[in-house]
Amino acid sequence: MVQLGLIGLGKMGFNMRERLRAAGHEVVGYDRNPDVTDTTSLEDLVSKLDAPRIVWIMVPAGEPTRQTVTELSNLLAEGDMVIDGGNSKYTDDKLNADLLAAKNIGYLDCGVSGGVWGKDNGYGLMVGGAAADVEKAMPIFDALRPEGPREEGFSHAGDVGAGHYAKMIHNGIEYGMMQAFAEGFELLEAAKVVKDVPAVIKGWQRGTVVRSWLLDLLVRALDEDPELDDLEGYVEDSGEGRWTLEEAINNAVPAPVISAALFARFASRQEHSAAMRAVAALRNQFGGHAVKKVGG
Ligand SMILES: O=C(O)[C@H](O)[C@@H](O)[C@H](O)[C@H](O)COP(=O)(O)O
Repeated sequence: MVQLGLIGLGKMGFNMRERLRAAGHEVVGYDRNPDVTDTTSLEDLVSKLDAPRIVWIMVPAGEPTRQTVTELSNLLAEGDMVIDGGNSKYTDDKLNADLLAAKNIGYLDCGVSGGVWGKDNGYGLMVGGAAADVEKAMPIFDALRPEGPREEGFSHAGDVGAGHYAKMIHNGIEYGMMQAFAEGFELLEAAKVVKDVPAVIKGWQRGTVVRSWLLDLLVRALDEDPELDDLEGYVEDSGEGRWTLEEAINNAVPAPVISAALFARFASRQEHSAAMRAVAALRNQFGGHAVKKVGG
C-alpha cells in the first residue's frame, strides 16, 4: 500500500482515485470543487502526506498544470516527487522538472490513456523520467494500468518529456484512426448500397482487420443513435494533434493522415468558409461556373 496526493478530481482524476483506492492505496485528493475534495488546499494536502511524498497532478494542461507545479515546488521538500498525468505538451516537462530539481524534488511525466473507461479497464500509461523515480512510483502505475502483462499497458518511454511525447503521438494516431472510421461511415451512408450501416459496422467487430476499441465505441454510439443525427458535426481539439504536426514538420516526417484529420476538425467548425467562398468565386471568374448566393 502506498500513499498518494492527487490534484484534480475531474473526469479523469476522480476515477483514478477510485481505481487506486480499490487497489488498496491511500489517496488524498484535492480539487477546487468542495463536493469531491478530501482537503481544503494544496498546503493541507501536503500536510496530510508522509514524506517522502508522491503527488500526482491531473489538471488541464498548460497554465493550470504549470501553476500547480510552481505551488508544489514551494510546498514539497527534498526527496518528494511530482507526477504530471495530464495531457501536457512535452516541452513543459523540462521546465517543470528543472523547477523541482532545484529543490531536489523528483519529476515524472505520464501520458494517461483510456478516458472515462479507465476506472474499470485500467489506463494505458507512458512515462518519462529517471528509472529510480519510475521504480518508486511503480505501485501506483501498477494499480492504474490494465491487468495483464505490465509491458502491454505501461512503458517507460525515456527521460523527462518522453511520456508526454509518446502520448502526443498516440493521440495523433487516434485522430487519424477516428477520421478513417468516420469517412467510411459517411461513405456507407451516402452510397446506400449497404442497407443496414450499423449492422455492417457491428459485423466488423470480430475477425476483421479493422476490429478495435474505437470501432467498438462507434458501434456503441450507433446503438444509441443509428444515424448519429442527434449530434452536430462539430469537433474540438485539445492540442495533441497540433503538436504532433509540429513534430512532423520539425522532423520532416510526412504525416498526411494526421494532418487531414486535424484539418477536418477545423473544417467542422466553419459555417461559412472563406476558403470555399474563394474557390466558388474563382471557378465563377474563370469558367463562369454557377455559384450559390447567400440567401438565394
Ligand atoms: O487517450 C485518451 O484517453 C484520449 O486521447 C484522451 O487523452 C482525450 O480524450 C483526448 O485528450 C482528447 O483529445 P482531443 O480533444 O485533442 O481530441
